[in-house]
Amino acid sequence: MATDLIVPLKPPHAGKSRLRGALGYPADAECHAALVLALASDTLRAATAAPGVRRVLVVGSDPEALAALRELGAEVVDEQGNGEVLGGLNGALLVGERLLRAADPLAAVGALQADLPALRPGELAAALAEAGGRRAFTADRHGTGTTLLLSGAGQPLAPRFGEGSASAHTASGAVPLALKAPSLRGDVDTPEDLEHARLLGLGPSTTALLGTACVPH
Ligand SMILES: Nc1nc2c(ncn2[C@@H]2O[C@H](COP(=O)(O)OP(=O)(O)OP(=O)(O)O)[C@@H](O)[C@H]2O)c(=O)[nH]1
Ligand SMILES: C=C(OP(=O)(O)O)C(=O)O
Repeated sequence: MATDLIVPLKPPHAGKSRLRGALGYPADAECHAALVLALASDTLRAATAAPGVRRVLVVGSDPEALAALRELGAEVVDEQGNGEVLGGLNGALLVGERLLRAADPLAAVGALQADLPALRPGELAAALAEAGGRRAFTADRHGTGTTLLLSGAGQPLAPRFGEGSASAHTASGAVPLALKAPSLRGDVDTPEDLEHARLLGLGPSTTALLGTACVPH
């Protein structure tokens, strides 16, 4: 069964605060927002190309970022635009889940972080295949966070993202997937994470951005 993915995106100027100035890239607000948007663009390019993925829905509140990501073929929704503001990352995921389940109550719904710039479509597809319709997740490379959470078909996603989410997802009965999938586990929170993703092979948006000068304002 194909999976519908929600990709949550905090406004790029506010998100990924620990990345400011990473790899020598300017810490200026606009330069930083461009870097965060590039990470999301590479994530979405891979997610929309992955076999087994049916819909990719970005949930966020920054109109410019949502417009840019729509250009890449993702669906987008304003997390504050439907009169239901649940707040925070898990709240945004619930907004997305409701929309996807309204369209197909039996959908297998997943949440994919927007900071996976080295993501390979084949590794995402392999994770969906290993999950096989179970509620399951991939922990990040450190083993503490979560990069992908999948629901069982027609079952609630019940996201518990946040500090220590890998333990929280295990405690809530989600199956930790065993596949290696380094690109799927390589989320980028810190400069060290970005260097790790660079060694795995960054997608075209992040590669291009880091190769050009951003002039701080
Ligand atoms: N829509 C939405 N997405 C969020 C929100 N908070 C975090 N996210 C997204 O959730 C994913 C994981 O978030 P974190 O890694 O905690 O990101 P962050 O808050 O941008 O990073 P830090 O500033 O380093 O804590 C990323 O894709 C974020 O863009 C939120 O309030 N709303
Ligand atoms: C919110 C999370 O992301 P991060 O660890 O990247 O902050 C999480 O892993 O649950």
